[in-house]
Amino acid sequence: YSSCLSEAVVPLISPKPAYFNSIESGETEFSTKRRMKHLLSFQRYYHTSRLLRGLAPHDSGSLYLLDDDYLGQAAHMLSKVGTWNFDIFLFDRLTNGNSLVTLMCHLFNIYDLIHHFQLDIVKLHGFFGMVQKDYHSQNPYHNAIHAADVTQAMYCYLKEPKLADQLTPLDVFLGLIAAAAHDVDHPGVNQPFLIKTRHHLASLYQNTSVLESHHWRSTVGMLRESGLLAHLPAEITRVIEQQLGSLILATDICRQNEFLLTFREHLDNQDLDLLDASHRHFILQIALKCADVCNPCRSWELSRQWGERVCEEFHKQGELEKKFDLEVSPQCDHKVDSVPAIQSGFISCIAEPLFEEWNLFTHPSLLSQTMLDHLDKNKAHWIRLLKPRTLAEEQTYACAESCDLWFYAPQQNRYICFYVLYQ
Ligand SMILES: Nc1ncnc2c1ncn2[C@@H]1O[C@@H]2COP(=O)(O)O[C@H]2[C@H]1O
Repeated sequence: YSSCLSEAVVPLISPKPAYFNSIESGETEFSTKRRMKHLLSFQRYYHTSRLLRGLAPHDSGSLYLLDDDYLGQAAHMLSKVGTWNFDIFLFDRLTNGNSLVTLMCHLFNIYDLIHHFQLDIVKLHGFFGMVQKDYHSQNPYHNAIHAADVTQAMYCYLKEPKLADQLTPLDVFLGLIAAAAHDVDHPGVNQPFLIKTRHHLASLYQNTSVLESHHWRSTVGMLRESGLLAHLPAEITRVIEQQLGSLILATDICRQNEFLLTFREHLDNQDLDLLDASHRHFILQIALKCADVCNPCRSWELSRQWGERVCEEFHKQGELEKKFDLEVSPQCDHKVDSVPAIQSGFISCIAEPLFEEWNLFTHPSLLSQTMLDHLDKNKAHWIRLLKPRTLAEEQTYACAESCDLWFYAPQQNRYICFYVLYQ
């Protein structure tokens, strides 16, 4: 990873997203400038190195082959963007890999944010395009489709009757941008990996919320580079940047307990007042956290794909760790940590406690009920797929079914609280 730090200015040649066809003239000058910057991005390093090795960028070639049928179907899907069974994988195929840009443009239109904030549409497209492109398409899980999935879920949560009427245009603007950019330039490995390999980002952010800080600072860099907010007073821009930080940093899974406890306390005391901006901000943080880990609450077919993808990414990290003689991280050994075991553990220990509280907050909510129903069915499905190999594993799986907080870590041969896996 240290090679990602190359300071050399190498112009990057990239295909134009199909979505940009209509604003082609505005894009050329803008993207040339863009190509010369952002060299600290993992993603740009990847494109550069492919280019230097004579390989065509991943998504070139097919961009202009889409026929109107596909775009028509994508447009039809957008008319149902607020439904929980929205198939983001299909939408991504129909938009030829431009799901995030297409979705963001649509949602900004729905909320009339372009008009409200007097946004320049070329700069807006430019910003969304940069964000989408800085996701790593080679990551099985942390890629632009995940960002689009989280954004679509965030939209569903913003529409919840408990919340919708209280939100200001600024809340919606922040919620959507934070969702779209919350994992930008994710390298496909976790924080412990960056710490043990002494990655420069780990020392830059002092081993704390390393990835989330990078996602936030990258977002701020792209916002500034796009000039999207240049017409707004400096104080407003400063507030927007800070609040985006506070939202994106809340997605650090190590802080799950902290947020859950505060959320529970508010619900017990019934003291959330959504007329209070700080309380709305807290709920936006919780909504983003829910959106970030909502994949086990989707229907089985969608949920299964996310579960397999996230485990594939964990296992790829494990392979890398083995290759470089590093200790294999929890959940990353494909020989030990099976997909059903990881999934049932994640649902019991992270998803269920969070969505139970969210259900209390949004009550009465058809969406929350639907999500809890899916969660229940998906957990049962994963548990049926478990194939215990040892007595200890058998006990684990029995435990996973009956207990919400504990998880068996085979490598350490002990039960640990699931949250600890992320510390
Ligand atoms: N289906 C899942 N199974 C296991 N872990 C998950 C799943 N979905 C999300 N996660 C974890 O939750 C974390 C949320 O923050 P990250 O995106 O950094 O990394 C994510 C994964 O580590």
